[in-house]
Amino acid sequence: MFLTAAAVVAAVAVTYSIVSSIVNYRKLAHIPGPKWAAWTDFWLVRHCLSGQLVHKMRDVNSQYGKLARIGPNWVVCGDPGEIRRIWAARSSYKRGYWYQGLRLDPYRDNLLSTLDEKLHSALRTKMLPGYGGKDVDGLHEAIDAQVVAFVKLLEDKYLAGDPSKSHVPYRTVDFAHKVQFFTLDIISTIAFGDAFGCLEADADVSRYIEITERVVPTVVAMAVLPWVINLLQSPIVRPLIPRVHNLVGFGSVMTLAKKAVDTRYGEKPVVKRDMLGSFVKHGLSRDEAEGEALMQILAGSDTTATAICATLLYTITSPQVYSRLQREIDKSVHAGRISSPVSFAEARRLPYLQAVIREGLRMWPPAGGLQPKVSTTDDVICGVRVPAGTAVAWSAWTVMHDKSVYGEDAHQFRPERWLDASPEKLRAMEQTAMLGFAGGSRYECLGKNVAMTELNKVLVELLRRFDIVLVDPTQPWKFVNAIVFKQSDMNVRITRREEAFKS
Ligand code: HEM
Repeated sequence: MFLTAAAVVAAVAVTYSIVSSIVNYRKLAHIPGPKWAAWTDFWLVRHCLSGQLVHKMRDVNSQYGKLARIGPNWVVCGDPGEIRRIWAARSSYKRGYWYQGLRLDPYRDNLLSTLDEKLHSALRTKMLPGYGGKDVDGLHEAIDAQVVAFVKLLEDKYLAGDPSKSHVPYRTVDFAHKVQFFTLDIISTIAFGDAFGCLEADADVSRYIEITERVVPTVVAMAVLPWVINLLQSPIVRPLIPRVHNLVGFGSVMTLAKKAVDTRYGEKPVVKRDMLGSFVKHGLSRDEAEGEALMQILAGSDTTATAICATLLYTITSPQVYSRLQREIDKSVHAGRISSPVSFAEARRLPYLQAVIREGLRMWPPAGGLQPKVSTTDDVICGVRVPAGTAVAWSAWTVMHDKSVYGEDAHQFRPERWLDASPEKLRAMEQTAMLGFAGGSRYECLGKNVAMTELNKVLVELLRRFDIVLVDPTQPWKFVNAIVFKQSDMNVRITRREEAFKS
């Protein structure tokens, strides 16, 4: 009797699963894409786990067109105009369920994981004065201090001597690793009021890099499966598992966040004009402030490290660009037009540097996740009908290398394109490149100015002092992509520049 009932339940479950797969398949059957992706989310999960998702999306778009199917209920779009329309302030689209996977704490949303538009907008309003700098003193000085610490680390431990002199020790350094220290120390200063101290210790002191490298690809792959997120965040399972920060080992970083936040609340709160102080002033609760401080670390460290490494890599492997940029910096140093460290305002007056930075962000967009949006109504994307409720991801690579925006040589690192373009063309190029920061959308990156300040300062300070060459140009770096990138093994040889001593 029991066996018969079990068999009936199993048969119903199997039939339900087959019928719903067919129904789901038919909904988007008119959109081309990889065969298996139409039937199962595991195609997407597999490519998330591979660490190469962003390039897989590029390949899918080039094989099947700018709108392709990548899951039973997923499409990926690589058209810049359509992505701008979908992400725009008053579109019918909202964040897809995938963003719930970015909850760092199963009990609570943060700015990145909030789906409710009203809640998101209210939280964003409270955080804007802090990010906008209105309530914050000493942000640039804090960045300068880490630029100086980064230069000092390279000078103290990693300078290689003249290779023609045999007594000089042969030294190389994994530049990607040290840049991660640099961006982590900056973002921890901004978020917690105190640097982790990675540069000083020349070590991943909070184990943040090690832990996120291990865990983030799995967390990101799970975000593709709404039922896994539902299960982990359901009231039944939630109490059975440790909070995510314990589960994945964010413990030490969370402890720092808690310690920093605790001082700002309670009976004798410390009042400071910094980012955390601004959040408190504008009404973030203690829990919210803790969550947002941790989220800042995730949102602002790997993204900026990728931007620095990629821009530098493209520069040092393009001889004309490298020497033109160094000439621009040297001339400004000799003319006394830039301080040390360079101020953001001074750096922004160097046109070629600005072109190099824009081109680096375009060639290798640092935030290359699926970032899906879902419409409440049916839509037409790239001329193709897309039913309401479909998750529309973007392909960062396809968008940033679009030939109709950047020309036939869109795949080439050529900063000059930003100096030669007509005003109209430049506007189109900028609008597209700024999608890398979700520019022009309700979700625009709040840390864009911080990231741009870091990029400007560090590139000038490194290139005015050092010559940097890859140890093995055939293997410039390794990387994995899971929304953000993690680079490693960017082995370089750094020597002191003669120019720096003359100036
Ligand atoms: C080159 C570096 C960076 C890039 C390319 C970048 C890119 C992005 C993108 C694309 C988003 C939108 C995510 C989405 O909703 O799908 C975003 C959001 C965000 N970013 Fe950045 N980011 C960078 C650096 C930073 C830094 C340094 C910080 C902190 C100081 C930061 C803080 C944030 C925050 C708080 C959000 C959430 C905004 C919201 O949901 O309203 N980012 N970023």
